[in-house]
Amino acid sequence: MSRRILLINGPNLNLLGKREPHIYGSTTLEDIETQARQQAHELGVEIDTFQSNHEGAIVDRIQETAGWGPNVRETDTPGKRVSAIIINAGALTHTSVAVRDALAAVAIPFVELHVSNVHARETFRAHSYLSDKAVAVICGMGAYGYSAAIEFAAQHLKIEGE
Ligand SMILES: O=C1C[C@@](O)(C(=O)O)C[C@@H](O)[C@@H]1O
Repeated sequence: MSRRILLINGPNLNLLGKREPHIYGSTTLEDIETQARQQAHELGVEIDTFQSNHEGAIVDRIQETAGWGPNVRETDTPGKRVSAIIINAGALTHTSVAVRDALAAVAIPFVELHVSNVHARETFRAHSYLSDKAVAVICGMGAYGYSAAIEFAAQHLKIEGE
């Protein structure tokens, strides 16, 4: 089974490049995902990307990684199963027990990612429902954080004997 990473971006991250560029930079999500696919290929891992502005859709997508949830087809083969998740949950980071519970349910190692340094912003952004369950937390690196997360996930997968 090939090693597969799922990159999830949450609400408003579809606006990267346009949204508050002084905070989030000018790189678009399309560019980030394109770079992620190129980097994954070079690292010899598979990558799926998903972005939604909707909490339930993100929960459904996380459940799918374990072959569960409303969108899983019986024909899905184990070869498509995910070995690591990278998630920038956006504002859901600070609010969503549902996303936390979905990640705990599938028990797949995950990296929490933020483009901005959430600890240098409004106090509410310093709280995460995900961080204590994450293998690693990356924040403040801008779009490069995605590259760092993919490199780490790929190396972690190797450590796991993937
Ligand atoms: O939407 C986002 C983006 C973010 O996750 C980041 O990538 O810096 C930080 C969150 O606080 C914010 O709600």
